[in-house]
Amino acid sequence: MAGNTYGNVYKLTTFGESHGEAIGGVIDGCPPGISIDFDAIQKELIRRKPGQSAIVTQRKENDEVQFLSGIFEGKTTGTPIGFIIPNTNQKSADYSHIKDVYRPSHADYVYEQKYGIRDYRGGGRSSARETASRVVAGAIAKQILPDIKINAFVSSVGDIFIDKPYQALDFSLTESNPVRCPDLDTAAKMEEYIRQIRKEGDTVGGTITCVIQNVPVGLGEPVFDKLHAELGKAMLSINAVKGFEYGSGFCGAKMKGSEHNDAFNPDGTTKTNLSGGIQGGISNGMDIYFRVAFKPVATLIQEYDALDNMGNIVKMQGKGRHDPCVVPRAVPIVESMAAMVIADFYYLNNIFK
Ligand SMILES: Cc1cc2nc3c(=O)[nH]c(=O)nc-3n(C[C@H](O)[C@H](O)[C@H](O)COP(=O)(O)O)c2cc1C
Ligand SMILES: C=C(O[C@@H]1CC(C(=O)O)=C[C@@H](OP(=O)(O)O)[C@H]1O)C(=O)O
Repeated sequence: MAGNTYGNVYKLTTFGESHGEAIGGVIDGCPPGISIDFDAIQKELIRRKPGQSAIVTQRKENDEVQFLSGIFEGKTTGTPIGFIIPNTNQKSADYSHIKDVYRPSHADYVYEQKYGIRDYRGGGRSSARETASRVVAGAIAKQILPDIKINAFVSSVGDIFIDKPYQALDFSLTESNPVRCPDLDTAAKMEEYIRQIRKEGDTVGGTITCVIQNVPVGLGEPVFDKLHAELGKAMLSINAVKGFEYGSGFCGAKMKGSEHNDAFNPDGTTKTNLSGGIQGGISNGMDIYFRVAFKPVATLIQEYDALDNMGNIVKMQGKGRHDPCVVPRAVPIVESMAAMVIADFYYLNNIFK
């Protein structure tokens, strides 16, 4: 199985399955001499961990990261940073009914077809549990780029959405509610809706908006490694992501150039920012903002039709501990992937400028 490493200079390799001993990773390319704030890393893991509120999966994991290498007396040494996060609360019996059956829209069928073998417990390697390792690497990337501000938040759940530009929001409110929506009236509606959906044994999708501020002009390597192309790849590598748009996104396709162009100020900043902070694949110094669309979780706590390994369509009763909506827990994952992309380009820029 290839494809377990992300990045060019600041690189993360992850390993592990949801119901194995542990998940973890190796970060290569982290510069030496960075003082590591371990509490800040743990805080990010707590934002992502399962069991954190009534509107997420009830699997209870502490997600305490153990560093094995690459950090000495609190500082990075420039050598690979190895870490593990033990799995402690697996309930593999919840998955025995899908040993020979594939859930629709999860990864069971394609893993079995591609590899001819699959750790079906908890979805194995396809589980979003893997994203905890990304959060460790993202939290360290945030620490090596202290001036760059990355704020993600839940912007919609089902049909409920924030009807305000991000500039009108107070990001300090994102963590004040279990949905991670900084618009508090909308957050309350979203939370109520997720609770209702969960009671029905159903699931719902949503979007996350991310804003990256204080990015210098010049990050991005045209033509194939444009900044927005790499952000898109990073976001689309997150479980359950179905869409990515930055700046004006799909709305821009409905506009005229006279409406869409970002007029310059004499200092090179722009009066509007429909470009989303990137032009020609290179950051232009304005805010970078993008939206990520997450599908509704595949595993329903209802009866559903599934496919067995003999080619029969069979009735299954969904069970176990699942997220009714992934976006509240995906906020730190989006921020982490954004931080890794920016850190990677930051170092590439120093090499190739
Ligand atoms: C934070 C997060 C939590 C998730 N929780 C669940 C879950 O509890 N149950 C589930 O079936 N899928 C869950 N997913 C989605 C699956 O991991 C994903 O649908 C699966 O790997 C198949 O990949 P795909 O949807 O990208 O095609 C979650 C995704 C994220 C980002
Ligand atoms: C364990 C996590 O989330 C899991 C993601 C997930 C999936 O199919 O992606 C399915 C569930 O796994 P389990 O049945 O083992 O509880 C979630 O709880 C985590 O994010 O740490």
